[in-house]
This record gives sequence, structure tokens and C-alpha cells, in this order.
Amino acid sequence: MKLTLKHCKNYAKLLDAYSQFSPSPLSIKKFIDFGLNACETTSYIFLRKELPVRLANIMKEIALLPENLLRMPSVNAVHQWYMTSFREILEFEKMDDITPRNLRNFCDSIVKIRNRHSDVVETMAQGVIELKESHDVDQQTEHSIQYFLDRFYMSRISIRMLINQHTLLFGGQLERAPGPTQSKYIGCIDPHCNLVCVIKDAYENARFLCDQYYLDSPELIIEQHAINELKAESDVRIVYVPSHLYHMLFELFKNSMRAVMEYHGQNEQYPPIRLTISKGKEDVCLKLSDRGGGIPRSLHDQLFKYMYSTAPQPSKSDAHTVPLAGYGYGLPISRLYARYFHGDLVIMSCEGHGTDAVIYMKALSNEANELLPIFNKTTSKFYRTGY
Ligand SMILES: CS(=O)(=O)N1CCC(Oc2ccc(-c3c(C(=O)NC[C@H]4CC[C@H](C(=O)O)CC4)noc3-c3cc(Cl)c(O)cc3O)cc2)CC1
Repeated sequence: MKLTLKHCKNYAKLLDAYSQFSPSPLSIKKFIDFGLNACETTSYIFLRKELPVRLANIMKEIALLPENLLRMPSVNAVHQWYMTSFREILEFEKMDDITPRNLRNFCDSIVKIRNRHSDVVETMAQGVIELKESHDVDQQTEHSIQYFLDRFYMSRISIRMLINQHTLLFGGQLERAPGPTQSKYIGCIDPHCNLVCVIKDAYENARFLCDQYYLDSPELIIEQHAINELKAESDVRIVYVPSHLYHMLFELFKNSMRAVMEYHGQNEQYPPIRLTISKGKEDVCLKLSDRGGGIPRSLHDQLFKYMYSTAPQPSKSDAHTVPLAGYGYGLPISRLYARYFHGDLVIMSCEGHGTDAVIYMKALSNEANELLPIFNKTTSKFYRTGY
């Protein structure tokens, strides 16, 4: 649909209108309680407002990005995807009657939006590279980009969580096996997530890559400690989104394996990665400890940067020495997944020895609230002044 000037003015007004609302954070408990007695109409009425609110809040920040970045082809493409998705979802706010047809069209529409945005992370990374290759990037711009991308990817995690819950609960794609449903999940949430199962899955997949590249890999030793409930043989469980936890663990195992294999060279015996699971009253912690020689404290912040000011582009010729500065977004986005439900991901490295990486999660699902970026005057001020 061609956007006339009138349309653009209308959308600018709608963007302002929806960005005046703050996103409404949900806890894992609220997701579970709703999913146990799920009503599609209730979910539709909530989402047809909440999705445009969350889109509008982050779109206002996209508009505040440095001009040079906003003009990059890849960043412009992402901006267009957001405007198209915002326009499409608003169509449902205009509908008064709620019919099975409208509910089905809504489901189809949010699946289309999810698919449209599937390559946003890679496309934004390409936009940052386009900027670096065409402009000198000062420190203020780099800080603005770091600040924006943390908020932008957190917003994207939250929007995809809402879409996934609705489409998994009501999308009807999953053919239910006859008789009592086999799936214990509530949408993408596992109410009894066995941590050891997710840990072993992430470890085996990271180990496969490590074996392919280094022809060997460090072993994994797991210890579990939990107050009260843990009997000798049972595994620690938590109400969580296994795919989020897998993403974090896979990234951390890759980093530990790379450090250990690079630090110990052609050793016959590589020191194992030790993973400690602890469940307290407030926190569930997963600590990965490796003896990969660690990194200097001065480089800690580099690990979480989306943009490298100094590291050269890794040339194909020296592919065997994978630089500290990678070009993924694995670690910063893993930290966002941990923070999304009010947890955290912390790296503590001791140069000359090794690194501890700790994933903190909330033990109680009613405390695991979404952490959502909110557009307001303070946000705008940061983009203008940098603090
Ligand atoms: C942005 S990203 O998400 O895409 N990503 C971040 C991750 C990065 O890869 C890695 C991997 C491992 C390491 C690493 C080293 C290491 O490498 N030491 C040796 C260098 C010490 C400085 C030395 C120098 O002075 O430059 C040059 C050698 N030591 O300890 C770790 C380590 C890190 C994490 Cl986070 C961990 O969880 C476990 C670990 O053992 C660093 C970087 C790709 C990019």
C-alpha cells in the first residue's frame, strides 16, 4: 500500500499516541496463570494494544539514532519493517467485532510480523558495519549505539515472547495427540524445566563445534546444590523458557571451550569446565568455571560490545586465530535474555587462570517480571546528550 503524505502524518500521530503508553510487563507467573486457563479473545484484546505500544516505544528511539546510522541501508530496512508491522497490527484496533475470522487473521498477522523480523539482529549488525566502513565513529556515537541496541534487542525479545505465547496457545499449528495432551509446556514456558537437561543439550552442541574446529574438547562436570527441596537424586527445576536458557548456555560453553583449547594448546589433557547449579530462596544460579587463562580486566567491557572500535575485520587468511573481538552478538544478547526476566549474566575473569560466568535467574516465577525499555523524556535526553 503506497503511503501518501496524509498517511505518513497519520502514522506519525499514531506513533506519538502509542508511545505515550508504557509497555505493561508480565511475569512468568502471569504467563503461566493465563496459559492454564487461556482465552483467545482476552489475549487478542491485550495484544492488539500491547504490541503496537511496544513497537511504538522502540520506534521512537530508532528515530533518535544518529543520522549517519539511520541512513545506512540495512538500518533503514529494519526501520521500514517496524513501520510496516506497526501499521499492520493497528488494523485490528479499528475492528469492533471479535469474530473467529478476526482472531484467525490476527494470529496469521502476528506470525507474518514475526517472520518479517526474523533477521533483524544480523541486519542491524550489517548496518553497524556499514556505518564503520563509511564514517568515523566517535565515542559518543558508539555509546549511543550500545545503549540503543541493548534496549532494541530487549524490546525485540519481549515482542517475540508475546507473539510466541499467543501463537503457541491459539495458533493451532501443533496437532494435539489424541487423549491427554503430551505437552507440559505453557506456550514456550516449561513449568518444570530440568536445568541439567538444558545444560547437557547446550554443552553437547557446543562440544560438537569445538571437536570440529580443535579435534578435541574439555569435559563437563556438573554439581547441584539446593536448599531444602533437593533430594540426593532429583535435579533442580525452575519455571523458565528453556530456549532462552539454552541460548545463554550455548554461548558461554563456546567461549569457555575456545579459551581452554587456545590456552592449553596441543595438551593431551584439557582442564574440565565445572558447572555448579545452586537454588536458593531468591536466586537460581548456574556458574560455569573454566581454566582457560582468562582475560585482562581491561578487556571485560569489550566482551559485551556490539561494535568494535579497534579490532580489524578477521581476514580469511588468519581464520585459525579467532580474534577476541568476534563479530557475533552472542554474549550481549545472552545477557539480555538473562536480564529479560530480572536475572543477569556476569563474567568474572582472572587473567592467567580462567573465567567464571554466572547466569542468575529468579527462583520465584512471580518475581520473574519482564524488564522492558520505556521511551520517555530521559531516553530522548540520552540520545541528545549521551547521559
Ligand atoms: C561479542 S560476542 O558475543 O560476539 N563474543 C564475545 C566472546 C568472544 O569470544 C571470546 C571467547 C573466550 C574469551 C576468553 C579468553 C581469551 O580469549 N583469552 C585470551 C585472550 C586474552 C586477551 C588477549 C589480549 O590482550 O587481546 C588476547 C587473548 N579468556 O577467557 C575467556 C572467556 C570469556 C567468556 Cl565471555 C567466557 O564466558 C568464558 C571464557 O573463558 C574471550 C572472547 C567472541 C565475541
